[in-house]
Parts: sequence; structure tokens; C-alpha cells
Amino acid sequence: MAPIVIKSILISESVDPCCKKVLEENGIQVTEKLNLTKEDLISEIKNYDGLVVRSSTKVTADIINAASNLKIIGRAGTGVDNVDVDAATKHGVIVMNTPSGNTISAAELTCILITSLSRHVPQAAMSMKAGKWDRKKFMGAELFGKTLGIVGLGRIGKEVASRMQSFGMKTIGYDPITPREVTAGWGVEQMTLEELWPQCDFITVHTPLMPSTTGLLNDASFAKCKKGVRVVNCARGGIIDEDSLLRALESGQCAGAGLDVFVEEPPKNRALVDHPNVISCPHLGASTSEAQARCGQDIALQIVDMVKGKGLVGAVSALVSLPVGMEMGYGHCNGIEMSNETGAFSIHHSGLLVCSRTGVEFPDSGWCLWGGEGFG
Ligand SMILES: NC(=O)C1=CN([C@@H]2O[C@H](COP(=O)(O)OP(=O)(O)OC[C@H]3O[C@@H](n4cnc5c(N)ncnc54)[C@H](O)[C@@H]3O)[C@@H](O)[C@H]2O)C=CC1
Ligand SMILES: O=C(O)C(=O)COP(=O)(O)O
Repeated sequence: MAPIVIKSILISESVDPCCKKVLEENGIQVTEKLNLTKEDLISEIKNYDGLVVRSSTKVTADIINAASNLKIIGRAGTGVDNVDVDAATKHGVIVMNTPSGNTISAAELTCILITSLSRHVPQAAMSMKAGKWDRKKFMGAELFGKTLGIVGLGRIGKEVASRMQSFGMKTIGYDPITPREVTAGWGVEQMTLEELWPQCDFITVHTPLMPSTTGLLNDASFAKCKKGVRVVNCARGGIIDEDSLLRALESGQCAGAGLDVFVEEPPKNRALVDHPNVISCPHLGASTSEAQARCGQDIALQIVDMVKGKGLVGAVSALVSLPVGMEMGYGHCNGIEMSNETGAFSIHHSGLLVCSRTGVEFPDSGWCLWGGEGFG
């Protein structure tokens, strides 16, 4: 791979200081400017070879079009839905993420929301602060023996399963790519969504946001659930349709929701946040010092490796050809029949890798490219 020259990088969000340190140690000039407006970013971006973001900076096509020198957009985290990957690819800008750096933190917050929902901890704490001692109102239910449905059995879904199994929960799930025999090894029985909905006491979603996952939980799927199901979304706003969720909460079909993410962040419509059976956080899944240190360091090291021509780890936007039978690395890709394929992949909307031979979509799968060859 030919080295790519990166002399200057703009960091537009609160990224761990180790990111700046590693880049500067490798001769890259770093400028941190937080809370830029879209107009500010459009006028600034032409001065930089690289941009490092988290989830708040919306890197739209008009920003990318104005970025005459930009070669890399580094996402210190997992989801790249805030970056127009198509526009970046058209402009020859590489988009890179660090998908495993915040897995444990996001999984832990998910489990915290599940356990809090079962015992109304946030509501009880608020009532104590209001000077009350209300033991009756906050009667809960044990998690032991209950069924947790996990939709999306990738990195975070897997970690959630093992943690909630330690509470004695039965874990069932659905994933169109991760093979059933792989998740059976983690104690997660896979089934169709139709079979899953009516069995669950709790449902948690861990998919990327893309057309096939938008509104996965909607009026029709809520209607198939047990009355009183509780749901958690620590993935992306919109995977659980927000209007349907509100209707299900109001009718009692859904007894509680734990929400870390929203369609609009921060949400202007406060109906869900204000609902008494909703516990919510301002997108805190990755907000731990450990996750931020990993993501900040990983994105800096990946950029430095790219500059040195060592590799393109984490790239989600490079047009890439995989040699026949190449080892794809992680569990759920190993399930794809690659052995007789020359896997020509191209990037689709929302950062999906699409195999031109099979049409199989790989969400958010920069890590699939580890060890790959033939980057353009
Ligand atoms: N709240 C937060 O701060 C954080 C949120 N996230 C988000 O969590 C989500 C999951 O992240 P990871 O587990 O790292 O991703 P991953 O790529 O490891 O796993 C996603 C899984 O979803 C599956 N999937 C795709 N389409 C599906 C469908 N229609 N139905 C069911 N499963 C489907 C994929 O096959 C894959 O196994 C992403 O949306 C990510 O952006 C990640 C980190 C922090
Ligand atoms: O990594 C992800 O997908 C996240 O949602 C975390 O977002 P953040 O880096 O905390 O803005």
C-alpha cells in the first residue's frame, strides 16, 4: 500500500488526549476545535488532511465537498452513520473506525439499563431525593428465569448475553449473519424474529442503523410481544421506532424502556424521555475513560499505520478486493461462504460493505479488512 501524506488533523470532538499525543509524536500537527457549527467546519476543513470525530459531528457531503485536502476521516468509535461514507468514497477520502474499543462499555451500559428497568432504580433514587420513602410503588421483578431477546449478535450483543446469563436469564436472539452454531456456543439460541417476539420479557437491540434495521421494533412487532415487555436501545435511535414505543408504553404493552440513543440527539421531542417508565441517558454507551482511551489511541495508531503504508486497519470506505478464501477474522464473517468467491466488495450507503457476487451486506465492518490485501 502506498503511504498517504497526512500533515495536519482537526479533532472536532472530545477525544481522549492520547489521540493527539500519538499523532503529534508521529509528526502530525493536531488542532482541536470543539462545537464547530456546520458553517465553521465547511470553512475550516480545507486546511486539514484529516478529521477525527465521534458521533456528534455530522460529516455531510457538503463538508466533504469543501474538504479539498482531506484524505482521512477517523471515527474514534463504532458507528459511522454520522459520516456520509458514500460522499467520502467518491472523493477518495478514507473513513476509518475503531469498532472494538467501546464494546465492553456499551455492553455494560446495556446491562445496567436492563437491571435498572427490572427494579426501577432511577425512579426510586429520584423519589428518595424528593424526600419520599415509597416501597410499594417500586415493586420489581427478578431477572432470574426471565428471557432476554438480543437482536444483533455482533460484538456488543455477545457481551450482553454473557453478562445477563450470569443473572440467570435465558438468552435468545436473531442475527442474519452470525451463524446459529456460533451463538449457541455463547449460550444464545437463535430463531426468527416472529418466534422471538412473543417469548421475551426483555428485548435489547445491537444492530447498526440501516434500512433493514430502521423500525425493527414497530407497532406490528410490539403487538407480537408479551404484554409488559421491557426494551433497551443502546445502539442507534430509530431501530426501535420512537412513536411506536410511546404508543406501546401508553397502552402498557411495553412496561419500560431504557434508551441511550435517539433519532435526534439531543431529542427535541421529550415525550419518551419524560415518560415515567422510561429511563434514558444522553448517549453514554461509550462514555467511560477506558473506552475513550482505547478509541482515541486506536484511531491515532491506525492513522499513523496508514501514513507509514503499514495497513488500513478499520477502513470502512476503501474499495477492496479480498483474495479467494481469505480468512475474514471475526465470527460472523466466517459464516459467509467465501471459499469459492473472489470477494469484491464495494461500499454502500451507511458504510455497508456489499459483496458484488453474493449481495451480502456487512454492516460497519472495517475490521473485516484486517489483513486484507489489494487496497486501491
Ligand atoms: N450507545 C453507544 O454509545 C454505542 C453504540 N454502539 C452501536 O451499537 C451497535 C452495535 O455495535 P457492535 O456490536 O459493535 O456492531 P457489530 O457490527 O459487531 O454487530 C452488529 C450485528 O448486527 C447484525 N445485524 C445486521 N442487520 C441485522 C438485522 N436486520 N437484524 C438483526 N441483526 C442484524 C450484524 O450481523 C452484526 O452481527 C451499532 O449500532 C453501534 O453504532 C456502539 C458503541 C457505543
Ligand atoms: O461508537 C459508537 O457507535 C457510539 O455510539 C459512541 O458514540 P460517541 O463516540 O460516544 O459519540
